[in-house]
Amino acid sequence: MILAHLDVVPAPPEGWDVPPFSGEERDGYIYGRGTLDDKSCVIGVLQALELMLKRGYKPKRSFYIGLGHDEEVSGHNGAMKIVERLQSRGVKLLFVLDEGLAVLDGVIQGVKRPVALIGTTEKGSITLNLTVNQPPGHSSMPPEETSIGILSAAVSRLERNPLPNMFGVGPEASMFEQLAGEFAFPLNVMMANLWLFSPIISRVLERTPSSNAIVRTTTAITIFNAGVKSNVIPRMARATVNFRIHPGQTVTEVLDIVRNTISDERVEISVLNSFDPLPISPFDESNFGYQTLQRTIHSVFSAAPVAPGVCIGNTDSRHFVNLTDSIYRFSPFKMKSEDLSR
Ligand SMILES: CCCCCCCC/C=C\CCCCCCCC(=O)N[C@@H](Cc1c[nH]c2ccccc12)C(=O)O
Repeated sequence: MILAHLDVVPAPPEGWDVPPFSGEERDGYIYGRGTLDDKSCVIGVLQALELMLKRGYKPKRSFYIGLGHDEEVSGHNGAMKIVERLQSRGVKLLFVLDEGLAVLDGVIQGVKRPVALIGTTEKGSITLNLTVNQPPGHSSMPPEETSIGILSAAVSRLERNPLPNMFGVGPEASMFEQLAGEFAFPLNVMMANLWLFSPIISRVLERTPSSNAIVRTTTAITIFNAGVKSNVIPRMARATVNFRIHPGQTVTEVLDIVRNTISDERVEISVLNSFDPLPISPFDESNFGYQTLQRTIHSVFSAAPVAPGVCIGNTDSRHFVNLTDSIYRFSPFKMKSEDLSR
């Protein structure tokens, strides 16, 4: 089964070089909200179907195409309904392919050639609301601590105390081992001997946001709200924090660490949504889905080396775990490091 999604995240008008829904082509790039995430996959799938129909191609086995319409808000009415329908028909899937990692060109430090990473797992996620309620007052006679001050201190503790570096505990180590030959000396020797060098490599990886994201559960403060008037001390301050959970940890473990780090009973912690990291899909030589994908990538991207990786974002495919044990996350395009912020 091949998945993609039609919806995009909002496109507020400010900050765009071209109108966000123009699809304007400039300097070899198509500009617009959702071009990478996930219109490129939708168009890729539909164009491939058209071509196959034109050529009178007869597939050896049946396959499904699933185009969700609410992936960016967790896929409850799109992907989940597709899963329900397939389950009610007793369908089992050989493998699922969804958006995810890509052909990375110059993104992994030390690797010169473009390499294709197939996401064989996906990080978990937990989103928390942190709320502080304190007596309100007038700014002319402030108390020693306010709701805003207490919440700011808690949020700052979370930022200053990241969750532990888990490199070597999770599947990201397999990625470096498989790509060892792509690094120049001495990195090739180090990657091939992670049992010895993982403490050094893990420190290097955590220095850059994109590789830090694969070695630990990340902490992102995404919403902060308090106060309405410059001379009123507000009763309530609230922050939203999103953690992306490393495959070596669980929701429960992360929650325990967060409680200990905040360590302030005045900060009320409530869970908005959470799920554990996804199971690791097989990527051995006998796995039909992984091998088919690897062969296809080799034929399209000039034999780029292929390795399994951890998808740091979440996808609709996570809803398909009861239909197959083989879920792969790969978007068929090249990404350079400057593209990561696009
Ligand atoms: C050694 C260096 C390795 C560096 C690897 C970095 C490569 C980055 C390449 C690609 C990025 C991966 C993006 C994957 C697709 C993500 C799709 C997406 O944006 N999802 C959203 C929305 C979302 C969907 N389900 C949930 C559930 C809970 C929260 C959010 C979402 C997202 O993940 O935020």
